[in-house]
Formats: sequence, C-alpha cells, structure tokens
Amino acid sequence: MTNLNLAVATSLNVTTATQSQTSSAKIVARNLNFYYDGYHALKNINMEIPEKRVTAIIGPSGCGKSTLLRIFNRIYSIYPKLEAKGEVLLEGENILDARYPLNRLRSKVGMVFQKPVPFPMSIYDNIAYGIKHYEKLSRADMDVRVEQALVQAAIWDEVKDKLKGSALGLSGGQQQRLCIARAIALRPEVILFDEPTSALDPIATVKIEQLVEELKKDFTIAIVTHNMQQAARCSDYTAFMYLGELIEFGETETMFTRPSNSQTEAYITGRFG
Ligand SMILES: Nc1ncnc2c1ncn2[C@@H]1O[C@H](COP(=O)(O)OP(=O)(O)OP(=O)(O)O)[C@@H](O)[C@H]1O
Repeated sequence: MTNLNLAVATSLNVTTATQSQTSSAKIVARNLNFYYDGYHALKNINMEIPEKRVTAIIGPSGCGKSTLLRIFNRIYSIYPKLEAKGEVLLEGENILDARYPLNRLRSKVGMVFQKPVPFPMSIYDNIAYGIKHYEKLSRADMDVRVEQALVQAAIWDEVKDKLKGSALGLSGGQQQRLCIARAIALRPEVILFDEPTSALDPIATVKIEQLVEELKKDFTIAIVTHNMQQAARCSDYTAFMYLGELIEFGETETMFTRPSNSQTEAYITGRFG
C-alpha cells in the first residue's frame, strides 16, 4: 500500500471482494486477436467478465481498451477490413460467429458512449424509439416501459414533467443518464460503458458512478475508464491492458493494493501512461 496512490486505494469499495466470489462468467474471451486492416491491435486476450458485477478496463492510451469493449457487441463488423479471431462467448455462444444474429446480440448487449448522443426528438421518444424496433407494445405498456427505464437510470424525477420536451434541452449529465435509460429500456443483460463520464463535470460524474453501482444488481457491466479513482470506486474487477495485451486481471481491491505485475503497479501509481 505504501507505494501506491493512497487516494485511489482509499476509494476502493471494500465490500466487493466477498460479493465477487459467487459470480459466474457472463462473457468469456478465448484466444481473442483483433486486426485493423492487418494491424494487430489485440493480442491473444483471455478473460472473463463476471455476471452482475462491474469490470473496469484500464490502461494507457492506445492499448486496446475500446477495441476490446466494442468487440463485445461486434460493432466492428460494420466496417470492412477489421477482423476478429478467436472466441467471445456470451452465455456459451460465440458472438463472433457470423451466424450469431446481430439483432439478438444488440438486444442482449447495450452500449453507452463517451459523449451522450440523444436523438433529436422528445425525451419519451428517445426511449420508445429503440423498444419499437424489437417489440410491439400498447401505448399503456410503452408508457410503463419508458417510465421504468427512466426511473432505473435515476433521471425520472428530473424529466417526468417534460417527457414531450426535446432531449437536446437536457444538461450533459442528464443526456448521459437518458442514453443509459435508452440502453436499459431494451432489457439487455450486459451494458458496456466507454468512458461514460469523460465529457461530464464532477457532480454529473458522481451520479453516473452511483448509477453504475446500482445497475449491477440487474446487469453485467464493463466500463472503460482513464480515471483510476473511478475504476477503484465503482468496479469489482479490473483488467489492465498494455500494448494490446491483457497484462493483469483480478479483483479491483487486490489490483489497486497488491498488483502482481510491475507494469500494473507503475500505471496505477501514475508512473506511466
Ligand atoms: N479504426 C482504426 N483503424 C486503425 N487502427 C485503429 C483504429 N482504431 C484504433 N486503432 C488502433 O488500435 C489500437 C487500440 O486502439 P483503442 O482505441 O482500442 O485504444 P484505447 O486503449 O481505447 O485508447 P484510448 O484510451 O486513447 O481511447 C491503437 O494503436 C489505435 O491506434
């Protein structure tokens, strides 16, 4: 502990270690390699994302964090010349297999991006829009689903009186929670967060972190973050990546207090990256 950044270490959620022992793997990456037009961006990644826990993916810029996250919902497949090799199993099925239907994958694995991008429509329609793609609901059932998603994303009280108002009129933090509500509304099993607070002020950031903590009761969560304190505060497990490789994976408390790899320790303590 003495060598480590005390501010980060003291942020740790110490309850997580005991919780984590009972969780099974929701996503399993096996011998995963990824290439951008021949450039080898991910090198033989083997890791497990535990169910209904928060897994943080950390590492210096360009190490492959976002690439890994995006493979988990196969976003890359819309671009030519990008290739994944190996397996990513979601509940035992390989989602990299082209026969795994993209529609099914997108309904099971939601994504929240760095910059909130609400659709240019009402708050209500932002949530209802995605649901309509997958389900035919009556007006009354849709109202219930929209409300549930907004409640679960901790934004209902702020928007319940202006559901017909434009989503673009919300603050950045509110827009990000709306985007989280949009993902939740499809009832996914996994939610991927790609630096969800990097465009937000500290107060909005705290709200999102509290929300992530709350959401793990119902969802499996993976979050890419540059913020060590955020990883320490809101994750149960941490994956440290460097130059396209997974260097260390473990319980967050252990990683931040007793990392087994010297590169992990150097990164966590701010000596590089
Ligand atoms: N579309 C692309 N085409 C070619 N190379 C890419 C592309 N996207 C990413 N890369 C390369 O793949 C590697 C991993 O990038 P990635 O964005 O996954 O890293 P990261 O750890 O998320 O970085 P950051 O923290 O800066 O967002 C980097 O070397 C990057 O330059």
